[in-house]
Formats: sequence, C-alpha cells, structure tokens
Amino acid sequence: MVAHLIPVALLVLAGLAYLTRKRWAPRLARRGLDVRTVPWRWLLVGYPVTAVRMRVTWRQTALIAQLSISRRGNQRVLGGVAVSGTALRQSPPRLGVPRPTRDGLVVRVALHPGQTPRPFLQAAEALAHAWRVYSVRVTSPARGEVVMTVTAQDPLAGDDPSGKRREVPVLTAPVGRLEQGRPWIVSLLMVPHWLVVGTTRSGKSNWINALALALAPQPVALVGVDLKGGLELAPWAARLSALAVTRAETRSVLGALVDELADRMAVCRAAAVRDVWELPDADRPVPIVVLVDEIAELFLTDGSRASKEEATACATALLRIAQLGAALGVHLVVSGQRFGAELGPGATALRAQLAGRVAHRTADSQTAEMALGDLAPDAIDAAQSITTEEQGVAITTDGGVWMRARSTLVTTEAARQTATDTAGLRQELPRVTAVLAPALDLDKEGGA
Ligand SMILES: Nc1ncnc2c1ncn2[C@@H]1O[C@H](COP(=O)(O)OP(=O)(O)OP(=O)(O)O)[C@@H](O)[C@H]1O
Repeated sequence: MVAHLIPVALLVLAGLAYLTRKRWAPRLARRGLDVRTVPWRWLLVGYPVTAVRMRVTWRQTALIAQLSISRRGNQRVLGGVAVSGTALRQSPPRLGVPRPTRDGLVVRVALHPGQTPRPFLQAAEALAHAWRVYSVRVTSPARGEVVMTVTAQDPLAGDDPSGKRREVPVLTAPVGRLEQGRPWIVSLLMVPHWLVVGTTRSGKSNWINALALALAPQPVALVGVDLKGGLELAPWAARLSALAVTRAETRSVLGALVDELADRMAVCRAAAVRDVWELPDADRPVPIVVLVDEIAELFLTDGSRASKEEATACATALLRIAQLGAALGVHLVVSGQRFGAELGPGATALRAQLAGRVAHRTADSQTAEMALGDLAPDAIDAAQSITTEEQGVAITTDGGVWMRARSTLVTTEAARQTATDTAGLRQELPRVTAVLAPALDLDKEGGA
C-alpha cells in the first residue's frame, strides 16, 4: 500500500523542486546540470495522470488483453464444465510502481506462476491505447517478471532538439536520434559496413546526407557512387574524393579501391600488423567511406553480355571491399529501394557483410526481411508499419536490440555549404582519381 504512495510523493517532490528552482538551479548549472532540460511538464502532469490511469484501468485492461488468470477456487466443475453461477474470478498480475523517465515511465509486472511474457508482447498495442501513450515496449529481463517501457509521445516527431554539432571521434557520426531520445550515433569503427533500405521517398538519401554531414569535417576520404546520374550526391562534390555516376565509372572506381586494399595489405604485412589501426599514426592510410546511392542500378542488367559482365565486376568488387575493408580502413554504406534475391547471388553474399542495418519504410516484406530478418521478426513488422508521413524514420540496431530512429533532416543547401566549408579536408586518392580522369577527359572532348 505504501508503495502506491510513491508516485504521489514523487509528484509532490517534483512540484516543490519546480516551484523553488530559481533558488537551486544556478548552483546546479555551475556544476554542468541544466534544469531547463528537465521534462517538467511530463513529470508534473503527464506522469501522474498516466500512473493513475494505469492503476485504475489495470484490472479491466488485463482482463480484456487476456493477461489475467482465473482462480480455481471459484469454479464449480461438473462433468468437465465450469457451471458456477457466479462469474469466474479473474486475477491480474501484480503491477509495480511506475518509475518516471525523461519521456515516459518504466513499470515491472510480476507474472503469475505458469504465465509467460508472450501474451504481454501481444498486448503491447492494446496497453498503449488503454493508457493513451505512444508506445509500450515489453521485455523480460528476469524470469517471472516483465518490464514495460512506456513512451508517452512519439520522440521522433518534430524537430531534433539535439541538432547542434558535437565533437566525435573519427568515423563516428551522429545521424539523428533514437526513439528513447538519445542521439543516433553510427560508428564505422564498431560496425564497418552499412545497408540502408527503404521505398521511394522514405529517407534513404537523407540518411546518407546526415552521415556525410557528420563525416565531412573528419579526416576521412568520401567516395560517391550515385547511379541516379549523380543527382543525390552532387551537393557533396567539393568534398568527395571521387564521384562515379555511371556503372562503367563505378566499375573502375571499385576496381581501383580493390587495388588500394592490396596496397594497404602490403603496408600492414610489411609492418607486421593485422590492420591499419595498429599502424603508427604517421603511416596509417586515410580511412575511405564509399557511399553507394541505389545499389539495384549496379546489379540489374539489360541482358546483354557486356552489361552482365559489368554488373558481375561491380558485385565482386563490392564484396571484396566488404570482406577486407574493415581491417584496411575502407567502409561501405550501401542504400537501395529493394534489396532481395532478384538482384542475384552477389546481393545475398554482400548483405551478410553489411552488418549495420537501417530499414526505412519498405514496400515489400522481402526487402524488410533482407534488412532485418536476421535481427527479429517483430522488427520486420515495425519497418512495414512506418507510415508515409514518417519520412526519415527507420528501424535500426543498437547494441543487439532494434529500435525506431529518425535521421536529422539535411537540406541540399546545408549539404552544399558543408561540402564547401570542408573542401580543404578533401583527401587525394591517386589510384581512384587516375581511373576517373580518362572518363572525365573523354566527356570534355565529347562536349567540345
Ligand atoms: N529525417 C527526415 N526528417 C524529415 N523529413 C525527411 C527526413 N528524411 C527525409 N525527409 C523528407 O523525405 C523526402 C524524401 O527523402 P529522400 O530523398 O531521402 O528519400 P529516398 O528514400 O532517398 O527517396 P528515393 O529513393 O526516391 O530517392 C525528402 O525530400 C525530405 O523532405
């Protein structure tokens, strides 16, 4: 009983803290804690209302969502049929005291003997409706209990309040925010290669732009492969070490990168180290991030021998880069509307190497399965339930669990401006520019 007074006590404390904040806030601010970031509205109004609503509706909600069990004592069994004149008494599992978080609350539920977490997983949506919250995520960290993490409002809606630039280690990129409100940090050091899928206008190019925005100020070479005629990556031209816009150019660029891998392997061998990160700073070659916008264009052929050969060469080079690149500082970020078996066996092999996954709204279950199937089946459903209005929202993985996230919106102007501002950091990749130069010269001659 005393436990149920805890939310009331928390509410009173939060109310007092809010009313007296002018007295103590400056002292905390001097120690680096800014109380303006405290979600007062949620703590003072949203949380208590939700906690009371949960408590009041729990018995009925648990009954309707089939989370209650009936006590045997109330049954009268005659010939195997319960014939008691009184209704069977249903007993809901014990709901703990909700603990407030920045954007919702967390509550533990003690399971009845014989109950499993599965019905709670299935009831998550019903509970979110009953409690009028954005989402309820159910986990079972210990036997005999489930933990429900309630998110009050869609944290991915509206502007990103943490949109300001921050200092990050090399190859680490804040690309947006996760549904818990934390920054969405992509680390190419931890997960070297990424696959980004989504139907048209779902936000794939924006995600690549958000990644490029974060990597552009770092000592990293960016190489673009944009078979949509270079339209998507054109704003980054000033910062890119190379931009391939046709499949022939892509074949040459990827071939040159495979040669670059061989060079780096020789350097590592000579220094008797296992990867470029073990080389002394002065000898370490610059990391290369290859951004591929629309992978399907690379794999699909018109049936002619030449085009089949070109596609196979690109697929083989991509696979080689994916297999060897992590140790040699060459990273792949591949995006595509569809990523299924119809792209050929090369696609499945490549997918296995692209451990980082970002799935925006997908039109077909095969693409969602390709991107998330090896993570969790409910992640596939989550990717398919992203609505057309939720552009930039995606399912991704973080520490082995999947979650919703939204990339930071990057305008063309911001991309162009950042590329211009960081053009001085553009890295020379002689092998790659050498193979593109003849093609560019031919263009010029043709145009003259
Ligand atoms: N994170 C985001 N927040 C808000 N709006 C976004 C976000 N990401 C994308 N959008 C909007 O969605 C539109 C489409 O995004 P984008 O071009 O990245 O999609 P795409 O998946 O690459 O599409 P396509 O495959 O047709 O090129 C953008 O013009 C932008 O207005």
